[in-house]
Amino acid sequence: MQDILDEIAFDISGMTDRGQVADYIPELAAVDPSQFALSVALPSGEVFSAGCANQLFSIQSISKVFTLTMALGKLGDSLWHRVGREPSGDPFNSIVQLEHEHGKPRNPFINAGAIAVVDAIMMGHQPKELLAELIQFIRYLAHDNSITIDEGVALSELATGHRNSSLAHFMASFGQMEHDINCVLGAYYHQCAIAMNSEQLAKAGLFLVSQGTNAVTGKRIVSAQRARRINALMLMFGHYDGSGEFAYRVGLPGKSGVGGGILAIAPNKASIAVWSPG
Ligand SMILES: NC(=O)CC[C@H](N)C(=O)O
Repeated sequence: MQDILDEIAFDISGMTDRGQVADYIPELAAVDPSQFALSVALPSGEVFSAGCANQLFSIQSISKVFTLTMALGKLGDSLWHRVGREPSGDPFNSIVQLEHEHGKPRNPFINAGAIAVVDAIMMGHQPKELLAELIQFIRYLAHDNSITIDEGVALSELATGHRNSSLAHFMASFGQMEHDINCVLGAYYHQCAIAMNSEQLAKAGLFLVSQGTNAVTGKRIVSAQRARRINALMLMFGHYDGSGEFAYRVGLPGKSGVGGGILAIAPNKASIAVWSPG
């Protein structure tokens, strides 16, 4: 395994086109695109890594897997009154379908859907309380108490998040928002600004590898059926309008983030986290 990962890291190091960093969030625009990290966590507890696997990065939309898991735990199937579970085929921050679909987002991974999920799990609490619960949950999943939020990234997005504000206000115009919009958006930006390294992220995904149980800690996180369903959603729309292409080329449930990370699950085999900012 280590040889394979080293070979991949070597191949990547020779590539000249490293893509482009997300430039609409100023803090992310400043990240060096030449960095690369890859970690593979196995149910046996072994973790193999290559590249800068200790470097923290902004997990951004990968966090939506964790909030979705929390939301299903709190609300069960009634979550689906708030968001759909169909691919959107549109970019992550698109607003167009909302108009025709009465302010109900297609799925929990597009921005509108993720904002609706935050609104649904806030349940009258303060953003801080919700975020504390989310961080605790992710620390529990990754078995690592050092995971925190990068406040600078959250504030950077808060200052420039006109598109997400539009999505939230548009949903509110259909009566689809229960809480104060600024509170929901504040929580959403902080959720996206969670900083993790590839090793922590790969470990946090382990519960989706072994039928809902983290095989390393022995803790059941969700039922086998729910783990299978979360994987199904990741496969169908974890990469928004690029989901078909990702499924075709990679063939694994995955969730991307504009920080350049991807979490991919090989059921019964491994949880894989990769980071390449561009
Ligand atoms: N795809 C993403 O990672 C988008 C998340 C980002 N925080 C946004 O709301 O625009």
